[in-house]
Amino acid sequence: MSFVTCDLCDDNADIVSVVTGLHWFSYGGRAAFGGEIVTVKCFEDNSRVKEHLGTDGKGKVLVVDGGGSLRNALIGDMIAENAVKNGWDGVIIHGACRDVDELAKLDIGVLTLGCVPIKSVRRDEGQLNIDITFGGVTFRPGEYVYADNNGVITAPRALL
Ligand SMILES: O=C([O-])CC(=O)C(=O)O
Repeated sequence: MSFVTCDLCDDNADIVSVVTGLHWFSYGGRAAFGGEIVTVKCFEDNSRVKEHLGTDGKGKVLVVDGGGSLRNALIGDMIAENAVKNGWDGVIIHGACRDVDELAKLDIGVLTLGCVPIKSVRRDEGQLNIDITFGGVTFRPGEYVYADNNGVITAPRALL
């Protein structure tokens, strides 16, 4: 998938929403990624993230509202490798990751607010496919998200 979010914004100004006010770091081997939105809401517990990236993700992006916590990592190289195997286009986490040198070698987008060496807890908590909001944008399951080094945008329908 080859695109630039700036062009998608210019060409679809009437329907795109633009995430603002957040500083993203791109850790995955794929800088530009996008697809249908699947959401997880959790806090310092990556049970739903691990579980869902273990299912078919072709044409999809997992968007995670981790409450902005940088205290533990919601994804690392093992979970990300599994996501690649299952065809996920990318993961956007309002929270942290770890194993960043390994993530850079994987053919998947991984955008987070930062990294931290410690893994998250797993108490089987977290919600799947509910509307989540950060950076002024509500991510709705079934809508579309596109991300690159310029930022993150959403649209109610596929733009590519
Ligand atoms: O297992 C975890 O929770 C995170 C991690 O380190 C990995 O995905 O390799």
